[in-house]
Amino acid sequence: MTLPRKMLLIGCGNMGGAMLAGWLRGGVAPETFTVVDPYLETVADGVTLLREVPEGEFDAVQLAIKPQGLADAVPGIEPVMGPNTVLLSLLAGVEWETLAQRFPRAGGIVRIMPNLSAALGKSPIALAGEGLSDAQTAMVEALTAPLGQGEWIDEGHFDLVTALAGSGPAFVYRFIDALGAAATSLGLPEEQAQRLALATVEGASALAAQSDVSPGDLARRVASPGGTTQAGLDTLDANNRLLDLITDTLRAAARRGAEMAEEARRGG
Ligand SMILES: NC(=O)C1=CN([C@@H]2O[C@H](COP(=O)(O)OP(=O)(O)OC[C@H]3O[C@@H](n4cnc5c(N)ncnc54)[C@H](O)[C@@H]3O)[C@@H](O)[C@H]2O)C=CC1
Ligand SMILES: O=C(O)[C@@H]1CCC=N1
Repeated sequence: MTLPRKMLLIGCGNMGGAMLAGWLRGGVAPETFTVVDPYLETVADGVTLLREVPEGEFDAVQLAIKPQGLADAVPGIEPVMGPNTVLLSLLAGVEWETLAQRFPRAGGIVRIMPNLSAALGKSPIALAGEGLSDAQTAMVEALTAPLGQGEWIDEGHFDLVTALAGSGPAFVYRFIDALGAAATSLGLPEEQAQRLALATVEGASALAAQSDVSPGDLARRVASPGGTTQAGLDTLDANNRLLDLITDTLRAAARRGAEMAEEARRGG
């Protein structure tokens, strides 16, 4: 698989920055990257930082600005597109068709949905695109490899996958906070409760990732019959409380993605 020789990163904030960190950590040459970001103060040695889109040819151009900024940004970015340029878009909710209308000269267009764990090479990465050549597909897959686990999905699932895998870390961080705050409210010193909550989630997810049994089976291994864990699980599971809450959470996030798609279709 072949990495791009030259890649333009439009926007390098939280998510774009995490991806750049992941690529550099994974050994991609910093000279590959030209970053365009009006506010970013510094970049790693070897990476070029510009305030405006330069002239020139790029094998790949990645959009990592806020979806609401797309309409204003298009005129500055469109001139750099050409038949040999693949556009990668991180923009939640902005559909492939909307991108194709905005960037008709792009040689290929791929929606990409990672999360912040890309900085550590541990992100799930959803990909959706059409009409890519084999070489372009190979380039996109080579780009995702240092960031985590790439997976091509049906674009019809993109909002839901965005909720699960893109927004998902925020929901997990809320859970860690809730674990700590609950223990604090029940009497543990705050700092200690937060430390233990974080260590518990870190260890549990690392074990689940390595284990050959499902998270459900692992939960059963923790729970001794009639013991402390079962008493807690019974509370989480009563009337499907946790499952209903998480279902509502993903539904709300995915619905917002669909609204953002509509806003982008209308040119917002
Ligand atoms: N934050 C996250 O965990 C994830 C974000 N995304 C997507 O990534 C995109 C970026 O989100 P964040 O990184 O969170 O936002 P952010 O606000 O942290 O970063 C956006 C960056 O774009 C820059 N920028 C704004 N207008 C620009 C322009 N015209 N040209 C070049 N740069 C410009 C800003 O200075 C900023 O550094 C969004 O479309 C979002 O849907 C996708 C997955 C996860
Ligand atoms: O909150 C958002 O809209 C973006 C997409 C996934 C994570 N952050």
